[in-house]
Amino acid sequence: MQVTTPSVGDRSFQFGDGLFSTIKVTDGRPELWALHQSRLQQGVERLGIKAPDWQQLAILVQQAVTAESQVIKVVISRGHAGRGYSPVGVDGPDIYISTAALPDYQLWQQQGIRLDVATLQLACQPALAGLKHNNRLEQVLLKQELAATEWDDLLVLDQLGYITEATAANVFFYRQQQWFTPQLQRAGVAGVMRAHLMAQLAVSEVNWTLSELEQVDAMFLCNALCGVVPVRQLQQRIFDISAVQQLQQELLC
Ligand SMILES: C=C(O[C@@H]1C=C(C(=O)O)C=C[C@H]1N)C(=O)O
Ligand SMILES: Cc1ncc(COP(=O)(O)O)c(C=O)c1O
Repeated sequence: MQVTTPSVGDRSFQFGDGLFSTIKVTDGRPELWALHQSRLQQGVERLGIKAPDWQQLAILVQQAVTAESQVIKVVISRGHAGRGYSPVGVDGPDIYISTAALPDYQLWQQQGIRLDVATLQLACQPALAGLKHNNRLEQVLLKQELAATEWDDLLVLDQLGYITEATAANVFFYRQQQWFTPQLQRAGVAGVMRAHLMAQLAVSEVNWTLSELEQVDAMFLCNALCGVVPVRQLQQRIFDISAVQQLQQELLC
């Protein structure tokens, strides 16, 4: 394992052959690191990538912290090699750690956001479902679609028409005083914030089409950076965000 700068032969650069995680730093500490590491571990196991030294990686992540509040991005590449898709004989893994400023989500967290439904649908690929792998062209195209609109984010379906997530966040629904979130067996990223919330709330994983939302009372998006963000509007439907605001308060306790 080496922490390096990408070479042209890097397989994450060449083919997206790797995984990443985007970590929020609060009070100088990486938040939810155990959940980030767990997802990375599942990822290297499912992709057949040689595991890094996890203790050393945790130390390197902490050493990368340069501010009380920031973003740290960890990339695990299978490694670098010559031409061709085959991973046989690849020397790796290669680790890349970078930092960035934490975006300000306060307005979204307080007032909620407005969603449309994306036109682009996620490919169904169970072998990759749930992983935060480096093949993010679908999200690039979704952000390109979003940029052409006045909406804050897009609710994204998979190609079978099941609600999966947003462009860069997971989604939760509140119906008859119960929480639900999409099952991610075909597509989507199993977020660490999703896992963190599912460890604290009773949440049912569902395969819902858009018609199921007619019965939904509230919705929110979540990821490791923005936390819980209420949805105040989905297309023409206006939602009461008080149930999500109550959850936000409960999570602070
Ligand atoms: C792509 C990265 O992180 C993901 C993207 C966003 C975003 O576009 O808002 C936020 C967190 C992650 N889901 C990255 O390069 O860090
Ligand atoms: C496509 C996608 N789905 C879901 C998530 C949520 O993941 P996490 O909670 O690990 O930030 C992210 C961002 O990280 C993402 O890019």
